[in-house]
Amino acid sequence: MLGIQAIFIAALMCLLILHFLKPLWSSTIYPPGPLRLPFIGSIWRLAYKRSQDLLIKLAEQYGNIYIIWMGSTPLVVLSGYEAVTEGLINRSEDFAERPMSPCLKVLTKEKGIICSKGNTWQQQRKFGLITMRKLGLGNKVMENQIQEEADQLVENFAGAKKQPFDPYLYIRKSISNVVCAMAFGHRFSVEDKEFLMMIEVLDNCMRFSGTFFNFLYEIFPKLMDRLPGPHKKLFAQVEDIQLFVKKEIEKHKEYQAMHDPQDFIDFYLLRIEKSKNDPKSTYNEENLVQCIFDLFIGGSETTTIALQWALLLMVNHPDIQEKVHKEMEDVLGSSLSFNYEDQKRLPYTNAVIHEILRSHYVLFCGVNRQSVKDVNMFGFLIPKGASIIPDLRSVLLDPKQWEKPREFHPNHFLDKDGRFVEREAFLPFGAGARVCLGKQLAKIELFIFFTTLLRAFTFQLPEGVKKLSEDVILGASVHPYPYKICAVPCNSAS
Ligand code: HEM
Repeated sequence: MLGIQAIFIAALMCLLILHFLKPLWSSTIYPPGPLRLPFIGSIWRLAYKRSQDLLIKLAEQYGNIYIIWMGSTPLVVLSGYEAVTEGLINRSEDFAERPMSPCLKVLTKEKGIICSKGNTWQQQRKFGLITMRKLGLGNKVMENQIQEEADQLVENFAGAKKQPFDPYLYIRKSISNVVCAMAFGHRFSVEDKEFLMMIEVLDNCMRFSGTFFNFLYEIFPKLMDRLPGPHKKLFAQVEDIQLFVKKEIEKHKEYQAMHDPQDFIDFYLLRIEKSKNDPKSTYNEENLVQCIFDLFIGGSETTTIALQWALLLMVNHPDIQEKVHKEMEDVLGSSLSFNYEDQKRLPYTNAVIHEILRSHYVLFCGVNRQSVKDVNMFGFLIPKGASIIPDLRSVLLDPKQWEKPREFHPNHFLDKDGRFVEREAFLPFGAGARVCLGKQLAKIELFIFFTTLLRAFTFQLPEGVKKLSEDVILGASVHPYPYKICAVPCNSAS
């Protein structure tokens, strides 16, 4: 009897050992990565010692392409300039999709631009690009709208009367209003309740990503659908934003016949009308609502955080701020009017803006892609359906590409004669088929806001403060901790 029991236990042990070893054997064809355990895979490694440098540290251990198993789902990380450009540019089509998690499915229903795929993505993206151009991107129309918001921001900062204040919310509202003008054709009062609700919900969306409840939802979506919690609150809030956008669409429908298309909604409604007999058309109101949501989620927090870092860095590096002031004084003189073209005449200022985006990247790593087929890369198999993380931050800090990767060093973008130089490894907006749709808009916004603010003020530390902390709050986006600065009007602009 004892013999049968012993054989049974031994067989069970063998099965368990085999189950444990199987992933290790099959791992040899895949890129290397942290130890893959039964059931949970190697996801434990992402929870352990989480820091902004986590992905870069893992690359130091496993190489520029490594794999993390979320249970049985592979997550392939591309690290550094070489691997990221190989993935995003040379294999642009192979990694052109986005992975769809249960949470994203609820939030986006695979509509719009950021999370859609196939024909829907192609049509919505193409429409988005063309419409942004029609709305004046790259000419004075949109620049004037941005300038209006930047001037409003100067007024708000001046209201602090040189006393310490936190610039975050002012910047957030101004940048959101740029997107409102593009999407709805009008800006909102900064006190408008629905406008403030929209900003709060967008912030919550970014903060929810990577939280414990987000993690639980991705693993047990059906169970979590039955339980209360922050996920339920977020889903309800996102529906409120959708209702808010739908209300704007209804208003546009009422007035559409009375004027030429003036904003994103007008152009989209016309597109729906024109393609109503096309069976392949994906132009409909559901996609319109999600496209607008995507413009806000993609274009408001990112640019806001970049400007938040910009002011913090100017205060922490007064010598660099002084050089920016001097260049503006020399080139623009006392004239208050300038435009995006003037960046060519302001190489130092332009280099500083680029260096802000490089050294203090606004995202944790970038936006995930998905492999559309089995791909062999650097001798490893990346299976169809694998999530791909192109770690853009690792490119922006790649020691093979940048002389002083961990320092704030505007000379990265200047040649020895002080002329501005483009750098191939400057990829904060991604690359390839799904490169950021708002790249050009973001560049114009950053230049006009930064130049307008620095024409108007010298930014200083509050009395008694020696330096602002450059520690970060980690999420899908990477904020500095809230801080206060003083905005002292410059003589030339006051
Ligand atoms: C500093 C500002 C910004 C940064 C750093 C940034 C960064 C990015 C990145 C890394 C991606 C993913 C690209 C890829 O997969 O290769 C992306 C996608 C996207 N961004 Fe931006 N972005 C910024 C501003 C904007 C603005 C102003 C808008 C529009 C108002 C915008 C709209 C989008 C959209 C719609 C996508 C999805 C594109 C697609 O999937 O086809 N972004 N952005």
